[in-house]
Amino acid sequence: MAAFESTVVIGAGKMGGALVDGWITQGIDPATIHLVDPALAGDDRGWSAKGVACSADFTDLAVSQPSLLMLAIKPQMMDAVLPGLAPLDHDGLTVLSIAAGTTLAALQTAFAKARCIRTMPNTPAAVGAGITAAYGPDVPSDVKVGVTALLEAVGQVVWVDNEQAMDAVTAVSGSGPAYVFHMVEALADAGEALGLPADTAMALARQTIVGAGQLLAQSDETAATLRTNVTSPGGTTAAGLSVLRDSGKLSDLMGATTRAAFDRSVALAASKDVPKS
Ligand SMILES: NC(=O)C1=CN([C@@H]2O[C@H](COP(=O)(O)OP(=O)(O)OC[C@H]3O[C@@H](n4cnc5c(N)ncnc54)[C@H](O)[C@@H]3O)[C@@H](O)[C@H]2O)C=CC1
Ligand SMILES: O=C(O)[C@@H]1CCC=N1
Repeated sequence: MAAFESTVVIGAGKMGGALVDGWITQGIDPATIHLVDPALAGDDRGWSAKGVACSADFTDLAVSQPSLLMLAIKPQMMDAVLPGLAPLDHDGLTVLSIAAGTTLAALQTAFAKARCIRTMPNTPAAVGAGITAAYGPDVPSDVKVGVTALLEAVGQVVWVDNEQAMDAVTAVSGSGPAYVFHMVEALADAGEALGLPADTAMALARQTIVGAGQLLAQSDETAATLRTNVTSPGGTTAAGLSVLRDSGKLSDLMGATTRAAFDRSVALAASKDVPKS
């Protein structure tokens, strides 16, 4: 598949690492990827064995003019880290940030010569089932094609045409996997409360979400039709949905949940506060 000649990734944590793993799985040559993360100093987390060059500091890199720079550090670290990366800025560079709440203007200020793109992936990228939204209004179409191909290696890609949409995307699909995982926890707890052993309740809840997700992925039907297919008139599902859906409680909760995440994304862009963990 199409790839950038050399890629430097700043931050080899959960999301940056998942993307790089996905790229390698999809056939991108690991020798073109250089990971920079101070946490790799003592333990390279198996990256060298995969053929990826690792270093604790970008000044140790064998490549001085990468074609792609992916920023995968916490948003709260950007101000401290970006100025130090200035030597990597050059005309042929594409900068791809995956950080929540880091604006395109902030990226473009730090990398004046490069083409900058703000993206929001999600962790299902680790199994090739992610979705990434991207925003980069001034990026030439050939760069857009290359970045799309790279991101499609780990799932679907949508480009958005206004930056506020990135805060909404973050609230829906960036954070969304956590809402679904919490639903597994809540469904398992509910099964336990109804008398099931904990491990049985968790197995049922987990496979129900996995199975429903796979059905959704493989079916041409809408989510509404798939829901209706489960719901026998006067049956158990109708009784359950009368609480979950007909009361509007889940819609209200999902609205409040995504609003809180959206507001946090906006606040991260505006504030320089410290991480909570
Ligand atoms: N975890 C998720 O589901 C998603 C995360 N993101 C974004 O991805 C970014 C990273 O998040 P996670 O991977 O979850 O965090 P993480 O904490 O797992 O990874 C961050 C990595 O950055 C490293 N790091 C710290 N200082 C550094 C420096 N000066 N140079 C290079 N690396 C440095 C840390 O050692 C750590 O390995 C964040 O900006 C987040 O908003 C975006 C979409 C989804
Ligand atoms: O929680 C966060 O801030 C990041 C962005 C979306 C998912 N994880």
